[in-house]
Amino acid sequence: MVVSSSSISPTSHGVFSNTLCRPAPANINLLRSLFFPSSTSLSLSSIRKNKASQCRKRWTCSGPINASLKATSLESSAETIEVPKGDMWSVHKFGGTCVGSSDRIKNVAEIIVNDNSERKLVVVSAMSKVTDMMYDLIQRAESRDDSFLSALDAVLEKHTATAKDLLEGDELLSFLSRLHDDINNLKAMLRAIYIAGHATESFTEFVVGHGELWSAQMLSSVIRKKGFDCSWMDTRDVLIVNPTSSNQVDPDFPESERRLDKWLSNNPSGIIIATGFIASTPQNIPTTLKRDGSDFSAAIMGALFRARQVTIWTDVDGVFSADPRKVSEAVILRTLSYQEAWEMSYFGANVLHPRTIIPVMRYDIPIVIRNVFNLTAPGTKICRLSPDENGDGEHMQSPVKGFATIDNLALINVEGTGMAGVPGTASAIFGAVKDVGANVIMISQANWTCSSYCILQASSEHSVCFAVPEKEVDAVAEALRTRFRQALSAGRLSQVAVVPNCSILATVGQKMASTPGVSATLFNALAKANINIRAIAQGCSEHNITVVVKRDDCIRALRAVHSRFYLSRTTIAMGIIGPGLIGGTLLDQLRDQAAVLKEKFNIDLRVMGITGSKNMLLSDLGLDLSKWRELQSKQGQAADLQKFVQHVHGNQLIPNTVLVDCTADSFIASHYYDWLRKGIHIITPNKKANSGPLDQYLKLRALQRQSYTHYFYEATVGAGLPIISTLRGLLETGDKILSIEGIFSGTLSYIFNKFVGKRSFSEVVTEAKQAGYTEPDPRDDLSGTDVARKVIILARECGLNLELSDIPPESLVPEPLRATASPEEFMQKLPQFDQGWAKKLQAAEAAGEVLRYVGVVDVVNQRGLVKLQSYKKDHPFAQLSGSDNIISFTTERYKEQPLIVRGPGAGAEVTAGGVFSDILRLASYLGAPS
Ligand SMILES: NC(=O)C1=CN([C@@H]2O[C@H](COP(=O)(O)OP(=O)(O)OC[C@H]3O[C@@H](n4cnc5c(N)ncnc54)[C@H](O)[C@@H]3O)[C@@H](O)[C@H]2O)C=CC1
Ligand SMILES: N[C@@H](CC=O)C(=O)O
Ligand code: NA
Repeated sequence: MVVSSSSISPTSHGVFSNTLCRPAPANINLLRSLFFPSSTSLSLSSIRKNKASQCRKRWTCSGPINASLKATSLESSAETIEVPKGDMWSVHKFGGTCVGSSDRIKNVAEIIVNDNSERKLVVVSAMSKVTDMMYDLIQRAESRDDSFLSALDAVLEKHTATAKDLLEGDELLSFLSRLHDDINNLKAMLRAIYIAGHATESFTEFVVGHGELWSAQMLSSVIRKKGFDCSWMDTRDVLIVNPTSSNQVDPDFPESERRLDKWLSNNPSGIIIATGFIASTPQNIPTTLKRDGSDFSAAIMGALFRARQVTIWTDVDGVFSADPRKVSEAVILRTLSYQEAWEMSYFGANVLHPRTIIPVMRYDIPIVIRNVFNLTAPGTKICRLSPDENGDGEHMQSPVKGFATIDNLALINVEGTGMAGVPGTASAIFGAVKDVGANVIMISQANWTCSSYCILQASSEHSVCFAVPEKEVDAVAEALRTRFRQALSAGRLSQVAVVPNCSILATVGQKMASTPGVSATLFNALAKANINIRAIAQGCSEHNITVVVKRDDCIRALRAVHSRFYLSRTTIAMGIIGPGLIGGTLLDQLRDQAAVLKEKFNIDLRVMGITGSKNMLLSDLGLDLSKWRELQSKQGQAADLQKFVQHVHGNQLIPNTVLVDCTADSFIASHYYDWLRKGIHIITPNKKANSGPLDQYLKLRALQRQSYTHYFYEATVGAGLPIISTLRGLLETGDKILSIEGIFSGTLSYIFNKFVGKRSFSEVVTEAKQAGYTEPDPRDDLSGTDVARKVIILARECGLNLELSDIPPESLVPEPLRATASPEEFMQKLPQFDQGWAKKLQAAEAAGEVLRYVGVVDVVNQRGLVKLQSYKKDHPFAQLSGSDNIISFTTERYKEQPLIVRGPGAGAEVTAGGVFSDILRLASYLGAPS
């Protein structure tokens, strides 16, 4: 090196610093010598990548962070240094977007002068895009592209224009003069790079740090212009760091402190604007702080100054409980412990780089993340919290603070009985991984087969399962197969298996450590969203639980767990099939109740589609139910059931899907099995599935019982009356059902309640149809088939394996009309048979009786029956009115006096209400508050 450390004063950088202070002719020999430094060379792209990561928004997933960081001991750099400063200092850091234009720089100046701390240290990044422009200059010069000259002019132009907007008089002249000097020197340096076709690491680091030098000078001038005492600090004069790898440095606190003391004694201003990102090596060679450099600068400065607080200004309101692009209900967290922020960052939430937290943690200095564009938002405070503390006023008191995800991972599973008790297996595995330079994001070890599932298990070692970035998996698998070739061929290891397309979902919260049941709740939420967990790990600190899921499931998983911990609403994507009388009424009820459900119960029901038999209406975010009829007629498209289901279930952002079948169609019911298998919940008033072929019914129920997917059908019997739920309650609590008997048809109940005196039969049937009590085809009611179906449904609930054909119904449909083409034609011809009905009625009335159509589930004799029967006028079945159903359960507990449920058993409002309450039951099963 031509520039030796002895030739540089502690407060200058030799040729580098001189270029900033006074014009210096380019010294090509000197520059050329910099191309061959003794330090490790760093590729331009990796440097740019590291720096570029700063520019991303705070919740942009930064991808896997080198796992070695996780292992970095907090104590590693904890040397004792004196505390000459104190909490009169407040440190601020403004990123590139915050100083991206002259207006934004003015805004920053305003924020600084309004901070009433005694003294302020402000760390600034380069204006947005400038660091990229600087890297680009080097790249052009290295590839011998002389357009670096015009690109450098653009850099000059950008800063000249900004300075002219901000400054005037001597401040402007002085800034422009330095800027021109820098540009001239950069020109010479770039020319040298152009000649050599290569830039050394230190050269690159020097060039790219200019953006910070210019933004710091401009901001300090603006503050001086406002009448405040302000100086700017070239942090390369103060901050000394030792490179530890190509993308990491360790601050040398004692040396930095010494240099800072000296600097402060020469610069006593109350406001100091310091350059972020840049620093020097102990040999005074310019360098940078690499990844998240400016945040790290601010944290180190906070520690050096023993500041009372470090505020990181950015363009979001704080740290979210989950990536808001994936979970729209994500909330800003008021507080995070250092550990929580660390865990969130490690698992992909771009909160702060874990290293950034180390310096401030040593002195318990809080970091506050705030939005420069929204000063009313209080931001997120990252500070020390006691183990069972959640942070002041933390919403919902949830033990979980937030969730983070890492995508594009693969699991590797090394498995075999020969691993057990063999010392060094893990070290051999991870040695092989290290040799290919891969990052291990998560490790899980299990004592049973891990091809679909791994769980941390320390005592026995039959398999080791770990996650690596997808792009590294082939190399890792190859290395392991080579390393364990002998063990694999001898059968001591059974396999090195790769599970591609995975994501990690990490749940973070320090209070999880002292709260039982968190993992149970978490896994339950995932199970209910039908998400398969492929591996699990929980750190000993219990501050995070990490699960590996299929990449395609990751957003749904994130949303399911986020809503389960009450951080957001239980959101359900709904598809309504058959918007006829019941479906339409349900949609209107949903419309009227949506706001209350959202506000009071945190339930967000989104109708993503409605399909009839001819036409369907789809929505990406949820239909506006105030005009669904109008939308369906104007914007509907040709119905296509497969497309419809795909659309409703395909929304990655909503964890749970329910299809509500409001048809009477057995074709629709024949799809339930497949839908349940896909994890789609089903709710229906349609009786066809549960009263259809027995084998299909049994298959459906078996599937439903073994999955966490729900199938609710309360409205199939007694409409909104609680019949199925009452029966379930009796059975599940161990009661034995002897018989269930009653009037199950709203239509037939209405007909026989109203068919009195001089009224004609057909007239009363027409009324029942108009009132919405009948099936789409009223012959299903009059034939007794509808009652038989209900008897079958209840019989099967009681465990009787009956087919519909086992219950021959007594049909009230006149023989000649049974084969009539359409329901309309049937209704038209029905009056021809009124006379016959009049005779039956007269006979019953003459005997002081009434006619009732009843159904019976005879559990003791394992049979069901339906029949038209006469009852004395004082019988309870004779006391009904309107569409009333009455169902009596005779059980071992209710033997003397049966349990009776009575009320309207048909009609649009009560039936849709029954379906609606099934939907809410589903929401509560999925985690909505009850
Ligand atoms: N009306 C009532 O009081 C009660 C009705 N139910 C049941 O509710 C269901 C609906 O009854 P309603 O609304 O009265 O009948 P509806 O005839 O008014 O409505 C059924 C709707 O489904 C549509 N549809 C038929 N096949 C379809 C297919 N393959 N794909 C998409 N849409 C299709 C029809 O076009 C119609 O819009 C039936 O299963 C019925 O048994 C249950 C309890 C009470
Ligand atoms: N048509 C049915 C409707 C309810 O299932 C009835 O009349 O009961
Ligand atoms: Na019911």
